Amino acid sequence: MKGLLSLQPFPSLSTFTNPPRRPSSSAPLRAQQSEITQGSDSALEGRVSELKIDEKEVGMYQNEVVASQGIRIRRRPPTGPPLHYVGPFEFRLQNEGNTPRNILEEIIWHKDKEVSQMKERKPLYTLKKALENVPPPRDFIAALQSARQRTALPALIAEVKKASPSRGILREDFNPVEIAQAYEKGGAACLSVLTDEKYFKGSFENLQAIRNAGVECPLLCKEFIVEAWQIYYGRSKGADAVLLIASVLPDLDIKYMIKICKILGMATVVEVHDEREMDRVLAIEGVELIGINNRNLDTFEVDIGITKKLLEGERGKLIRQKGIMVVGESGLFTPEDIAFVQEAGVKAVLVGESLVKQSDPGKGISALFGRDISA
Ligand SMILES: O=C(O)c1ccccc1NCC(=O)[C@H](O)[C@H](O)COP(=O)(O)O
Repeated sequence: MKGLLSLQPFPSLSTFTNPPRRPSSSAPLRAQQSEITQGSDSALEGRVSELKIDEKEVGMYQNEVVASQGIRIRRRPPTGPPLHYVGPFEFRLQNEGNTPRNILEEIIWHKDKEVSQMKERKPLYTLKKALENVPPPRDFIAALQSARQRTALPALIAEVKKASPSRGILREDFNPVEIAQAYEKGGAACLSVLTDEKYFKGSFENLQAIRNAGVECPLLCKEFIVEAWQIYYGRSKGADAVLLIASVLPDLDIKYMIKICKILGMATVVEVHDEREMDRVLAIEGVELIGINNRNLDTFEVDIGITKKLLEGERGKLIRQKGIMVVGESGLFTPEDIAFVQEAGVKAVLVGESLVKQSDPGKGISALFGRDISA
């Protein structure tokens, strides 16, 4: 058989019953945590050092939780090819498993390397020092609530998005500051700024430039977060909120990162795409904003019916009981789309393509909502 590397006696019955395990990311998480708790004596440092991960939970995470959470995205390529079983034999196929299974996995593997390099150039302690001179974060959730009250429509998080893996370049004459200013003038409550360079042609410089240009809307750092270091980095560039993707991050990482954000005064949008992710996130304490992404990142198919499906029945009830604000994300183009997701229960929408492609993205907002929402 092609790629056959080794042939060994079948090890034990437990191999049948235990799902294959990806390399655990709890070690990096613990390393991150000790990195975050080490060091200087600032007030922020003191509050961060109060964070403790329950050892019991960490042990459970390593052995059971990742597999049981059904997380589809592997944080990095498996170190070796996976095991296969045929009858009593175990064998390995060369390279299988070391190719990303979808675009999100490819992005995450790239991000993992990128962040390691960035951390070397800007270690956490220098970021923490820099934070002492950064103006305090703006209240992302309050801005959404007040826009909703003002318009009786879902609050708008307008995305500054030059390109995407599914659509390629969305706008050639891309001036992030002008687009952000047009969005603010057009009635956006908050802005989302893509910072990934390789796949979205965004940057942290864009985020910082928008913040420094006097735009008042709170800013969501639209990054693929795999490490807490990125949250500090985003804050140092003026971010007021970050996105945490449930198909990438295990529960323990989400909990931990929410705590970091609370300490830094930032909001988190925890993104889900299916029922399993929604149920995981609903069980996590401290979640205030859930984003439902209508885009399937395996196939790029967009279906706004996903939002409705995830908000039906008991889930919708629990979300209302917990006072969680839901953000409908992706594939929203018309006033009918907005009405559909509003009817389903969303209180905010995150929109990129349909606005950024308009010659005047601010006027695009009125077209999207069917009326002027700026006043
Ligand atoms: O937009 C993509 O092609 C994409 C691919 C892989 C991962 C994430 C992706 N999009 C991120 C987003 O969440 C959207 O930019 C955001 O929801 C706005 O969507 P849209 O209004 O459809 O531009």
